Formats: sequence, C-alpha cells, structure tokens
Amino acid sequence: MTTAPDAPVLSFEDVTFQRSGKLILPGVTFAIGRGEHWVMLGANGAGKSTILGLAGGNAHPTSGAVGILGDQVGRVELRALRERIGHVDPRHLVRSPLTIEEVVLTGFTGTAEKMMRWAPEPSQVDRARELMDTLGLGAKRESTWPTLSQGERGRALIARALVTDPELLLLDEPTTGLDVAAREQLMETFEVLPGTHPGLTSLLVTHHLEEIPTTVTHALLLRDGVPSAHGPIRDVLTTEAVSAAFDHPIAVRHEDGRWSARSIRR
Ligand SMILES: Nc1ncnc2c1ncn2[C@@H]1O[C@H](COP(=O)(O)OP(=O)(O)OP(=O)(O)O)[C@@H](O)[C@H]1O
Repeated sequence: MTTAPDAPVLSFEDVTFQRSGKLILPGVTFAIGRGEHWVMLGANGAGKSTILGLAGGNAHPTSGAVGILGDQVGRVELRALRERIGHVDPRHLVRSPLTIEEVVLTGFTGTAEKMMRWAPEPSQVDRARELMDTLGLGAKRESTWPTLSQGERGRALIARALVTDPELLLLDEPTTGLDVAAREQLMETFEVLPGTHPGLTSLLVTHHLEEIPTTVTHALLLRDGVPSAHGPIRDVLTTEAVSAAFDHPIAVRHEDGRWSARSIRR
C-alpha cells in the first residue's frame, strides 16, 4: 500500500511504552509528513532510540497508536512494514568479511549476513552499484568490511538502507565515532538525498546540533520521554527550548544553514 500524499508517513498518538516496570515514554504525540526530514534531540536516556524502534516497527507501544506509512502497528504484519523502511544503525554487526557490495545487497534480504541460497537479480546489483556511486563508494566496491574506515561503513549502511527504495529512512546517530572530515562527508551524503530521493522522509537521531544536515526541515526535542517541542526546525531549535529540553543553559546558533550549541557561562 502507498500512503496517500497528505497522510502522515509516521504518526504517534498518545504513545506510551513501558519495559521492566519502567514507563520510558509517558505519552508521545507527533506526526511526520511525506518528504519532511526530521531530527530528534534529547539528553541521554530521554527515549530517542525507543521512539526510533517503534517508528521502525521493531516494537509495539504499550498504549496509544503508532502509524507507519498508512498502517497502524498492531493491525499489520510488522515484517511487511519493515521492508518499506530503511534503518541505519551504527551498531549493525557484520561478522563475515563481506565486500561493500555484498553488505549493500543484504538490504534486499533484511539480514546482516549473506542469506543462504539467495542471489541478487541483475537489476538489484545495478541498483546497489548506482547507490554506491552516489555515495562515493564506487571505487571501493570490492573492499571488505573489516578493512573499511568508520566513515566508509557509515556510507555503506546508508546505501544498504536505501537499496530497496524505502519511503521512510531512520538514522540512529550515524555520525558517532567519525572524525570531522568523515562526519562532513557523511553529512554531504544526507544533503544529496532530497534531490536523489524526492519522496523520501527521514528521522535522524543525533546528540549534537553540529551534526544536523542543512536539509533537515523539522525538529523534535525530547525530555524524559515527552516531546517538549516539535515542528519546523527554526521554531524549535531556540536557545530557550534547547536549554529546557537538556535542563542546562545552552546558547543555540544558526549560521550558513548549520547549527551549533555551547554552554552559557555565567
Ligand atoms: N528494556 C528496558 N528495560 C528497562 N529500561 C529500559 C529498557 N530499554 C531502555 N530502557 C531505559 O529507557 C530510557 C530510554 O532509553 P533510550 O535508549 O530510548 O534513550 P536514548 O534517548 O536513546 O538514550 P541515549 O542518548 O543515551 O542513546 C533509559 O533510561 C533506558 O535506561
């Protein structure tokens, strides 16, 4: 099923989530429209990964409704839904020495390793190669996973997530552990996506305002499992709202499309 053009790609309606007796999300409501690119920010333990897990169809809410691509979680087979979502998780584990191309192709099987008795169609190989070229990995196609830098792995995982042409892309701290040049290269990669994938919608989790690509349109600030602000990024990322979300005085700046934050010293 394809979502109606004006229906939200992702919606949370009064979503709660409880684990081991702990109420991690006491009530989350927000909606993401088609073609929007969101960033989610919040202190350690605020619940960002929990929200991303629900958004990726990896868990059911304790109560409330999670709508993904026009379907409500609980009323649809999650496996089918997950095929329409690209998930970039830096904790993705590749144990065997696969080449970049093989890793990208695992996006078709939704597995971390090469699936036994599965071989890609020529059109799937073409698609994988096209994406590797777009993401600057064309020359490294045959390089094996253990020999890659963190930045190359990050770009390969984005290619893997995009190979099935997902409608929703979820990115969990993709710039973690990158040096400044690799981080900037990865951000440039994100910034080409609205041009190369016009219908794509994305939700990025990051800890640093400096790591927000210039193409991000909306922001959600999470505090103790509750969105304290959400909406167009310029309305949300203010000194007051960010300081409140992190319970710390933080001055926010926006220059040349990039964001930065520093502590306000008294
Ligand atoms: N299975 C679980 N059982 C109990 N508590 C959990 C479980 N999973 C997560 N939590 C707790 O829920 C809270 C939110 O976790 P989550 O990983 O979503 O936060 P986060 O905002 O992504 O944090 P970080 O920025 O540190 O990655 C944390 O306090 C965490 O310890």
